[in-house]
Amino acid sequence: MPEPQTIRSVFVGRLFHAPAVDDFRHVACAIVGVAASGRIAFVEEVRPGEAGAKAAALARLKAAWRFDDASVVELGVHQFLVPGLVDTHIHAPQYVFTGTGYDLTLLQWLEKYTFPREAAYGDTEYARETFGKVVRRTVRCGTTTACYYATTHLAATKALADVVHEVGQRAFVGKVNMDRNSPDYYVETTAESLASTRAIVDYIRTTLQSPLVTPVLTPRFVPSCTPELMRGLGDIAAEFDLPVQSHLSETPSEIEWVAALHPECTSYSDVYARYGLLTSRTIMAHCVHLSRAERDLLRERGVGISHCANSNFCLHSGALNVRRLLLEGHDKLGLGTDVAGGYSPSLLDAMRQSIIASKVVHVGSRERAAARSRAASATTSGSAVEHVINGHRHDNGHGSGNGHSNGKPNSAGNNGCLALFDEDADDTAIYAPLSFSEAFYLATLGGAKVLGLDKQIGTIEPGKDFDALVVDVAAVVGAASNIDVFPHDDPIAVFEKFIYLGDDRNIVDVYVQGRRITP
Ligand SMILES: Nc1nc2[nH]cnc2c(=O)[nH]1
Ligand SMILES: [Zn+2]
Repeated sequence: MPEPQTIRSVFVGRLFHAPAVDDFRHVACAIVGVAASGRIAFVEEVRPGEAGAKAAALARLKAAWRFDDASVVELGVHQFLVPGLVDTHIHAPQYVFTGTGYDLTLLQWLEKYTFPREAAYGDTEYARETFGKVVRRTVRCGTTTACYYATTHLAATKALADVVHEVGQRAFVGKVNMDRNSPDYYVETTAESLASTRAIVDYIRTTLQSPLVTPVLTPRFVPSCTPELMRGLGDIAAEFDLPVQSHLSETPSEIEWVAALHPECTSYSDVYARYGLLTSRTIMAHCVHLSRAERDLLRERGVGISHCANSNFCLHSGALNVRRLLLEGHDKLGLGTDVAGGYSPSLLDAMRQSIIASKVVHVGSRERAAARSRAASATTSGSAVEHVINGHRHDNGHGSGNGHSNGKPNSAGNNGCLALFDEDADDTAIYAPLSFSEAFYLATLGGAKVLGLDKQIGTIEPGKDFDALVVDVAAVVGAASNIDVFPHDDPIAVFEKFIYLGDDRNIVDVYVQGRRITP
């Protein structure tokens, strides 16, 4: 018999969650008990089709856990529970220019739009008011956990931590560090940057003391931080065992710049590693153009990768090959909105964009294989070419990542779409696109793993915190309906429609640690 706990609420209805990337679960009728502590006390599955089974299970649980009818929430036929969504990379101050300025690539975009807008957060009143809007907006979109960048300003970063705490969202909050290659109006000295980093860590840990808010060290990216600053931040990370977030390998020109700044390092990733910033608590956004050696380094160090597909399209950065990362054994992969590089604060959009990005990668890899086989058929027999193509196709439908043709790639294999996603000219695999359930995993448990929170959140299981959403696919009715359900739609199809067609109107309740925080 479990330890008696006070039960705050009991949800009865349909549930979807993904305990692994290849394990998507649908429970047609679950009874989920949430304790006063915010933890999930029990999850009971009621077998479908057994008359009276639900009433009998409820009666049994009621007797065992001593809750009353008033705490039971029966979900409607068009409603279901899912784990709360995890945004592993979002810039809170950039919310004010979301949806504008996508004419430029990263480095020009930073100079023209981003730095001037972030500098405005020197006004703490403006910061408080704006951060209130961002945090309420993300909660409305179903983001129960967010990994935020604030700005370089200490007061503004405190304001963001305060707002997150007041709203009740779970979050990592980081004060941005920038002491080089930054405009005069938005730059710190190394000493200031390190001192205010210590101050924000102290504020969040000892003054705010919110169980849901965690400080995260936030060197903007290598070009913005001197070696001295990076070393100092690495020391603080080790001293307080803190998470670190930054940007890595987002665009080719950024990578070239880092190489010029750090000839002593073997790669962009190696710069972070040398300064103590590449640990199992590190979250790296983008990682679009990593070499094989860098991918191996990140996996060995247990670094989390935040896939920001919308931003990667909007800023013309490329399309991350997520399938290859999965095949290579990376299990800390999540999704980021990267507002305002990405135009949407919603993880539903991030899921959709990650699927589209994976289709871009898939089509590119397929086109390349076709071009290779055409080139090979000019010199070899048709059966040899067939062998190369089938070799990939037969590899569990996902491509292996290690299949190679007998020769080096030739120019025919290098068609125009390749540069978008893949610098690894030796790679001949065909990469399967992500499914909607894989994208859902990345937005929930995958993100939780990236942040090191997978023991606490990401699925709906006893012992975890109840961070969850009540979804209603019929919340919008009549002519304005965004999701139409037809008699041929089974429950999985309805869930898939939510992923592709849903928006904040379908997220009718948001819970963090058992507390309803719906704005
Ligand atoms: N997308 C994105 N990439 C960055 N690299 C450095 N700063 C930023 C930023 O604000 N957004
Ligand atoms: Zn970013």
